[in-house]
Formats: sequence, C-alpha cells, structure tokens
Amino acid sequence: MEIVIPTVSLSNCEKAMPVIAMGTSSYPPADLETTKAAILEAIKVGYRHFDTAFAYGSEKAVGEAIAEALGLGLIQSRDQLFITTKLAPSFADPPQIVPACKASLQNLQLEYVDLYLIHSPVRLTEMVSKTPVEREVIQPLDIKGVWESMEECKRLGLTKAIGISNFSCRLTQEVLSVAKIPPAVNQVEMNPLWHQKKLREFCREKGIHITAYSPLGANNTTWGDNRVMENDVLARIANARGKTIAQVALRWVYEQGASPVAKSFNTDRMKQNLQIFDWALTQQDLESIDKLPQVKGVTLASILGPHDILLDMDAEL
Ligand SMILES: NC(=O)C1=CN([C@@H]2O[C@H](COP(=O)(O)OP(=O)(O)OC[C@H]3O[C@@H](n4cnc5c(N)ncnc54)[C@H](OP(=O)(O)O)[C@@H]3O)[C@@H](O)[C@H]2O)C=CC1
Ligand SMILES: O=C[C@H](O)[C@@H](O)[C@@H](O)[C@H](O)C(=O)O
Repeated sequence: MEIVIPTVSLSNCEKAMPVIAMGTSSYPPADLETTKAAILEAIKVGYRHFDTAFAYGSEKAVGEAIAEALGLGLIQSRDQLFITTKLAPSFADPPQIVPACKASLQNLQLEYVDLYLIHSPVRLTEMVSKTPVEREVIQPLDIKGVWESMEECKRLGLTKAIGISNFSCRLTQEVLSVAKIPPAVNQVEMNPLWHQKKLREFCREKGIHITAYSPLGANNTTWGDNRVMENDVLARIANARGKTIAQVALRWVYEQGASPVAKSFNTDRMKQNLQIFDWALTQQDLESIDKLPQVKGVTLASILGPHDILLDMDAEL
C-alpha cells in the first residue's frame, strides 16, 4: 500500500513540503555508493523529502540517486521530490553565497533546490576538513549581508525557499529585522527530550516552520546519544500503543506541528519511520512526554569546539 505523506505549506514557497524528510548525515560517514543506495531505497519506500548539506558530503550521492530514480521510473519528474540543502559555514560570507548555492546544485545535478538553509549561525573563515576547529577561524555571521545573498539565491530561481538552521529566537529576530523575504523554515534539534518550546512558539508567531533534526536523539552517532531511544517513559508509551520508540518520537514531533528529519539507511527502519500518520498519541502520552526532563543533545560546541561564541549560542538554543 502506498504511503501518503502529509505536506505543509511554507511561507513564500509555491511548493508544499512533505512533513517527514530522510536525513543524509551518517556516522561513521558513509561512502558515495552506500549513501546513494540508501537514498534510492528511501525513494522506493516512499520518501519524497531529502535533507542534505554541502558539509555532509552527501549532495553528490543524493544527485546520483535522483538521476537513477528518474531513469528507473521510480519518480516521473524531479518536481515530485523536495530537496533541502544548506550553506556551509565556510561559505557564509555574502559574495560566496550564490556561487556556493550553484556548487551545491552542481553536486546535486539539479537546476534548483526546494529549500536552502544557512547551516549554522557562524562563519568559518577557512575550509575545514576536520572538527573541532581553532577559535580564530570562527566568526559571527554578517546577518544582513548573508540574508540578502540568500534572498538573491531565491530571486535567481536557484531555490524555491530559503531558511535558517540552528538559529535561536534572538538570531531569528535579527534575520527578520533585515529580511525582505522572511525565512520559511528554522531547522533545529527537537525531540521528546528537547522540546524547543520557546523557539517553536516564537517561530509559530512569525510564520516560520520548524523542522526537527535528530528527532531520535541521533543515537549511535558522535553528535548524539541514546537518551531518546532508551528512555523508559517513551518505551512504556511505545509498548502501550504497539509502536516503537522511534515511531513515538517521530509522531510526537509531527503532533507538535513540526516536521521530523530522521536518518536511517536501513530499509526496515526507513519503512518503520514512515508509519506515523495513521494513529495518534493519547492525551496522557502527551502529558507524560511534556514532563520529561529536558536535555539538549546536539551542540555547536561539541562539534566545532568549546569556544566562547559557540557556548553562548548553544546556551540560547
Ligand atoms: N541542521 C543541522 O545542524 C543538523 C541537521 N541534521 C539532519 O537531520 C538528520 C537526522 O538527524 P540525525 O542527527 O542523523 O539523528 P536521528 O535522530 O535521525 O538518528 C539517526 C540514528 O538513528 C538510527 N535510527 C533511525 N531510525 C531508527 C529506528 N526506527 N530505530 C532505531 N534506530 C533508528 C539511525 O541508524 P540506521 O541508519 O542504522 O537506521 C542513526 O544511527 C541528519 O541526517 C541530517 O540530515 C542532523 C544534525 C544537525
Ligand atoms: O557549524 C557547524 C555545522 O554546521 C554543524 O552544526 C552541522 O554540520 C551539524 O553537525 C549537522 O550534522 O548538520
């Protein structure tokens, strides 16, 4: 039976976004063939929204998988897919942004992406090949200049929509204060153990949709841990509903009005993660999840290094 994935409309974007995306950042980093095969498999099982980034090195694999899916007739046109990619912090300098977007399009073999996000609210002044990075290469963003260049990407038709990622309320407000085209999306960590209530409320008021990364807590990766997948309260709910913990976490994100971006390169788990649209959590389940002690998992400081500017940003997010 074909799965119908609900969509959400985004501000200033004519194309609706499927509410669940397949992530493409894997640990340990997967090679091109593995990533390509996983994306092709995800298209076969029904995913239509893919989340990549220049920084993940997965754009080429996504591009090859799309080309192959078209060749095999798994999809009739590129338009049936929603592709999100992100501006790498090393290119987050106004004159480099349109060229960076074009480089991502070349990697993806596409004429446009559907959503282009500023990956993080920092600029790295060098191309970095490994993390953590030295403090000297980290700079705050020139938000006005960077956002104008993001708007230019949209005006040029390189992307249907533009947005931000890892932006706190304060930084999102800074973008809004200079924007002619407001961000359509803010992609942030969100899961039953990191609710993002304040940011979600702020973005809702401003018409900015939240996409939730690491909705499963990024278990078995270096940037996440098993706090979601091994949570006793979630296990009890999953048991009572006849679902898995992953499904409970994804359904919870969806019921909050946000769109999960979950990564799985395993066919059974890919399928399982799509089975969240024909059942609901009970009021009691929602209340139990509401009471879970909050622990932020993914931090910029843990990825890029424990530098003052990053610790300050993490504290706001
Ligand atoms: N904007 C940003 O800064 C960030 C964006 N992202 C994006 O979000 C995506 C998802 O987040 P991510 O951090 O990968 O973490 P997730 O919360 O999606 O967790 C991924 C991990 O969960 C496993 N998994 C997936 N489904 C199941 C399941 N049903 N049962 C048990 N284990 C499961 C995966 O393994 P397996 O593949 O073996 O199934 C993988 O180890 C990324 O791939 C990336 O695209 C992520 C972090 C930061
Ligand atoms: O600036 C830092 C990077 O953007 C970092 O936040 C991301 O690469 C993140 O780990 C991800 O997986 O998307």
